Amino acid sequence: MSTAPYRRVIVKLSGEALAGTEQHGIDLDTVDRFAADLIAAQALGVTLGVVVGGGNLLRGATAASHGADRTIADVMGMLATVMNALALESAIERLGGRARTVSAIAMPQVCETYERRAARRHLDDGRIVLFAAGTGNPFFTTDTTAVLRAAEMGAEAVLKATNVDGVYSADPKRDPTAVRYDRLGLDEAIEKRLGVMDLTAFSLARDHRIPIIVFSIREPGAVESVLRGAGRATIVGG
Ligand SMILES: Nc1ncnc2c1ncn2[C@@H]1O[C@H](COP(=O)(O)OP(=O)(O)OP(=O)(O)O)[C@@H](O)[C@H]1O
Ligand SMILES: O=c1ccn([C@@H]2O[C@H](COP(=O)(O)O)[C@@H](O)[C@H]2O)c(=O)[nH]1
Repeated sequence: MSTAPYRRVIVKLSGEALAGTEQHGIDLDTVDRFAADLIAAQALGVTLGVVVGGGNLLRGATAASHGADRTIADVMGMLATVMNALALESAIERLGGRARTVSAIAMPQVCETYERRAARRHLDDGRIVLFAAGTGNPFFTTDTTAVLRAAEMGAEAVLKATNVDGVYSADPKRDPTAVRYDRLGLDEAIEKRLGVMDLTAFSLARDHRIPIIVFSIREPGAVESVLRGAGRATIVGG
């Protein structure tokens, strides 16, 4: 039985946060901390899928702005998310949890290929499913992937675990006067073009009535706290 308000959620875990105190790369101590947080969250009785971003390694749009072909750059970005997912899978299993990486780009020597029914079975069997390689298509983001997988897996919410403690009236890293919301509607987030997530992700969430909960992953135990309704977060929709 779940002691949290949700039975099944998709966590969108910031790739950028996996770098820890560094600007780039994978900080393995940080990966361990996130793995422990996910295991503790699952212990509340919640079924967890995780979509890992790739911002710590490569973003397609950034590489394209340096002259790379956008499609190839996006494939590189998706491959970056596979490395992050595998690091997390390995840490979860080492800490005693059960996890399975499924990739939207087939690489059978590395991990399972994403297939909706098989992924749902892994969730039903109590594994933390790590959805890697985004949607498998260029020009999308892992935020959109998180909402897409939430709809496919029958999840009740997307938990965006990122490096800001909620949604603001403007990007708080650029505008010190930005005001933080506790709650807002998906329509409002779309109309105001709040940049914490891309419009495709917000629109898909609105179409499928999936709330998005935005919070900072920097504090240990953040995912568990938010699931218990105790953490500082912005609820978008729902
Ligand atoms: N209105 C806003 N409210 C909150 N954050 C915003 C807003 N507009 C822009 N942002 C920015 O959105 C960022 C978080 O989203 P983003 O998807 O870029 O990062 P991430 O979760 O680390 O992703 P990745 O997995 O790609 O590394 C924050 O760093 C913040 O600066
Ligand atoms: O469906 C998708 C998801 C992601 N990408 C590419 O991967 C990088 C990393 O993802 P973030 O969401 O930025 O963390 C992204 O910048 C894209 O280049 C993709 O092509 N398709």
